[in-house]
Amino acid sequence: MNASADEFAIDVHGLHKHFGDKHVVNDVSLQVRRGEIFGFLGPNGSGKTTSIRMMCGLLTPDAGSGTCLGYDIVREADQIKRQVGYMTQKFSYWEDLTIRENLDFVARIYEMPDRKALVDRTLDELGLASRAGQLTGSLSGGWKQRLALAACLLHQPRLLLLDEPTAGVDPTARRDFWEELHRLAARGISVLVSTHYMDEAERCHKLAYIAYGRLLAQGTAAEVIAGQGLSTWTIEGDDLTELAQRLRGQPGVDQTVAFGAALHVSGRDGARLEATLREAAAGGALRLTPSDTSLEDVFIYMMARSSDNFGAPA
Ligand SMILES: Nc1ncnc2c1ncn2[C@@H]1O[C@H](COP(=O)(O)OP(=O)(O)OP(=O)(O)O)[C@@H](O)[C@H]1O
Repeated sequence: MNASADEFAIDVHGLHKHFGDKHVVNDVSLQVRRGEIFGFLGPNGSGKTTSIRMMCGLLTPDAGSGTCLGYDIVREADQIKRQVGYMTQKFSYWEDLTIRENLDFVARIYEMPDRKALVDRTLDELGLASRAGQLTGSLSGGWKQRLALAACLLHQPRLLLLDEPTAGVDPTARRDFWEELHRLAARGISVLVSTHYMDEAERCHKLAYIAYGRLLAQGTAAEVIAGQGLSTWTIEGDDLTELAQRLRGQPGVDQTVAFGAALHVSGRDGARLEATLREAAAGGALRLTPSDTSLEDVFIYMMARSSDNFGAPA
């Protein structure tokens, strides 16, 4: 253990990982404070799972160093594993066992002491007690996720690594799941969670965005948005698809994104962008409104500007 463990649950620097000639994690450094919910975002295949596995000692980085819960991610992987709850994308459970039996099974495999008390307490804490006798196969997606979370909390970890825990779960169950995460964080448990959902990104204390293995931004949602320096306008009116095509490549226009019945147009040079939009709207029936740049605008912008280094020689 070292001193930074008091402050940081995860503190890693310059992580690299290659698979064959693919450089799938490229110089990733990140810090997650204790009790913080840290969101990990990025397109499919951008290196989130690989980074998570290196941080918890399941995979050895080719280069880089750091600590997880104060333990060295290369030399002290066993200690880390004992204190981390890792929920993989494919959580497996026995469909023909009840919730209680599934948890008991996990506790048995890991030879946890005081099994019955542990399972009872976990059932209570996660609001699963009333369903403890229900067969897992008959549960909705939301309850299955809650069981998965319970299984990785059984051994009372200090850090949760959750890899897309709510993929395919309905909005109400996702909201409940996130309230649970905030309750855990309030108790001092740190959470690193990967997600593709914007509403979930906004519920994190901090975020990192990764594309093609490179970390492109890190901070609070407000910092990540401000970091790209975009101005954004919302345009409403007819023929927005045609307008979007016409605007592309015009001075000041870096991006057009359709949001329902409106078009978001963003650019780094706010004055030029405004001039171009005013000219395009002149004499027509378009409504132009200056808007706050959203996280989604910023993620689309970063993704479009990142280049595919996968497949390049290592
Ligand atoms: N064991 C492996 N061997 C070879 N390539 C791998 C291995 N694991 C991952 N990859 C490749 O590394 C890249 C990053 O994968 P990773 O699973 O880390 O991405 P991700 O951001 O978690 O994606 P997703 O959002 O789809 O879960 C992908 O191109 C993937 O195919």
